[in-house]
Amino acid sequence: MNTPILDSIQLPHNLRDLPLEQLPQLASELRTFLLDSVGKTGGHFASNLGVIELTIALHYVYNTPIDHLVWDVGHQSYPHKILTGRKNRMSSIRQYGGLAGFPKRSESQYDDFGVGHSSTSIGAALGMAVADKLLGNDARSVAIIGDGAMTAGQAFEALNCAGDMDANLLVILNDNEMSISPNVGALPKYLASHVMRDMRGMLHEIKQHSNKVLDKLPAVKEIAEKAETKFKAIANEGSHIKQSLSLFENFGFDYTGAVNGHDVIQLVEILRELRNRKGAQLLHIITKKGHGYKLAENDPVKYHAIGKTPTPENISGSLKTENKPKPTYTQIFGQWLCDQAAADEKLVAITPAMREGSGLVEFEQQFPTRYFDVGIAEQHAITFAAGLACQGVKPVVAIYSTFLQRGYDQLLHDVALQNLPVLFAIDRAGIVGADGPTHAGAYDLSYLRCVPNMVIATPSDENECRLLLSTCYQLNQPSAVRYPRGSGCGAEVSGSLKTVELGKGVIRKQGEKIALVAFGSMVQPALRVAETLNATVADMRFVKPIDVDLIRQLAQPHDFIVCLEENAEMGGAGSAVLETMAQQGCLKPTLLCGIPDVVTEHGDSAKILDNLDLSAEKLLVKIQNWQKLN
Ligand SMILES: Cc1ncc(C[n+]2csc(CCOP(=O)(O)OP(=O)(O)O)c2C)c(N)n1
Ligand SMILES: CC(=O)[C@@H](O)[C@H](O)COP(=O)(O)O
Ligand SMILES: [Mg+2]
Repeated sequence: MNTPILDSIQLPHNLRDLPLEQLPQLASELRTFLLDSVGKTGGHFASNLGVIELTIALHYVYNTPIDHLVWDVGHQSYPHKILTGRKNRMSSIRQYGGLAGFPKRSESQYDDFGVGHSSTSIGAALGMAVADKLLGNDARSVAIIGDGAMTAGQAFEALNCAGDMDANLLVILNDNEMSISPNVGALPKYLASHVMRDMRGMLHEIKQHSNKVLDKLPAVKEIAEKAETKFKAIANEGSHIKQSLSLFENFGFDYTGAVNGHDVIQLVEILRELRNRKGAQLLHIITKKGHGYKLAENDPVKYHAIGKTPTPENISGSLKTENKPKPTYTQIFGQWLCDQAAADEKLVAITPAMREGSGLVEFEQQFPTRYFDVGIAEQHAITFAAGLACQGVKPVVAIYSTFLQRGYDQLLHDVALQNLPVLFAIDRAGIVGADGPTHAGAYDLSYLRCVPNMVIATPSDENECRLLLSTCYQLNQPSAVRYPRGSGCGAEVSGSLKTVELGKGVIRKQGEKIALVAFGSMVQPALRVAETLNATVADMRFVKPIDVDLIRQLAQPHDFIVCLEENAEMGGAGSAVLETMAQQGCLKPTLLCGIPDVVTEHGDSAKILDNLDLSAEKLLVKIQNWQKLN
């Protein structure tokens, strides 16, 4: 690959030594490198192509790592990683032991803030700006946030705070009109107003060209500023922006834009100016997701993230032999949702900006009026569901386990305390693989168990998933069905909407001495372990209400109890089993096998589970060693 300028950059100070006119060539080389590298490893793709010019301009103008760059979500941080000493390790990105897919403080001093969830950048950069001021540090703080991430309440909480504080902060709004799917809501419409874009762009250019002259002529400058105000008022006329040309100015920010985010030279000039300005600044740039790679430009949804290029080495055994891939839990859910919606016209589905990932594409096509993408707004998604449920509509909130953390108070205060029948379809529960700890669904059983009125179901295979979704949907109270990323054991799935008895588990294998009390994804490994140990295996189906009779029935004839779950051991399903045995007076020596109190790693899920002693092989050894001690 011919990338001589890129190859000359070890760290950002090398970049800052380049003449300005070489930056477009650098952008082109960086794009070539990125296409090749992510093409091989897989990973987040289109967003990275869209910020190449911006990343170069930022490191060119800002004195990184003294100055702070805070990337929102962080899925667009690959060009930043390449320019900050990690180019040679890009081949390891998102793999076990390799570079993380998101900025990570322990990975590099250039990664100012660990991230993965959206809409934290403005708050974090503001915190840094205020801290630097308190400590007397000469440093600048920049938050880089996408238009999708900007739809979240947390971003607005930070804007609200920053606009009324005397902090030097630059927020760069990277507007590509896309979240993972097309961005939704009133904000994108506002940002997309051509009147606003054109007028603001013109104003910026006029101001740029005349500022030096005007500074020397205060009276003329005053007239020019009055003209600008008038100009804004005219821009308002005929546009659907009735109150103000710039929302952000009303929040106390100086607004610059909208400018072309792919013109690296112009970006440098603007950033140089903004770096020296005091107070809260907002730069609105327009970019194209997937810029420079036609396939991604034309289908940014598909190219938001891409898989690894298959090679003989990385095609797993199962992939080689199987003709038809197993359906994922997401697909099982998506199919159930359509079937249940056909049977009940009161069903509506809500997603906080995860239509594709949560399996709602088909549902949106079949039931467009009953489909709600509320933007990256998990808190709102849940309160909105509560409101719908108050009126007798039956909401299903399709949400990743990790993102449900954002809506915890809403789940408790708005849904559970009022005992409203909202069904949470919790995807990506447990270890998620390449995205790593920020996206691990490791905590939902612990944080849901203590919520009153809540029913929690943990399907052990694809058919169970459908059965438990139907069961929970029929309830007149809040409920959650949590299932893992990817596919299960490939169980045959019935097309019916049959239900099972609430709060009752089933014995899958009868053995002796040891009872394996398994939840969800751990039932299959438990069955494998049980072959060698001649143990009993219970598929508990529900964490809440837990099957007290079954636990008593298991505890009495067995000498040892082993609880298995893909959730934090602390406060999780195993804790529920222990509590029940203690309360029922049938406590037996018990081993909890779940996710220990550590930050999990990124990489292949099977490898991570093995490291956590949750593979069948490691479980067997762990149980046998523990038995020897008891
Ligand atoms: C709290 C939270 N909810 C959902 C997501 C999933 N997610 C990751 S990127 C993304 C879209 C972000 O859009 P934008 O900020 O505009 O960046 P772009 O992808 O357009 O570059 C979403 C919804 C997340 N990371 N965090
Ligand atoms: C950055 C982000 O949060 C999403 O793009 C996430 O990586 C999607 O994860 P899945 O691949 O599990 O849908
Ligand atoms: Mg976007």
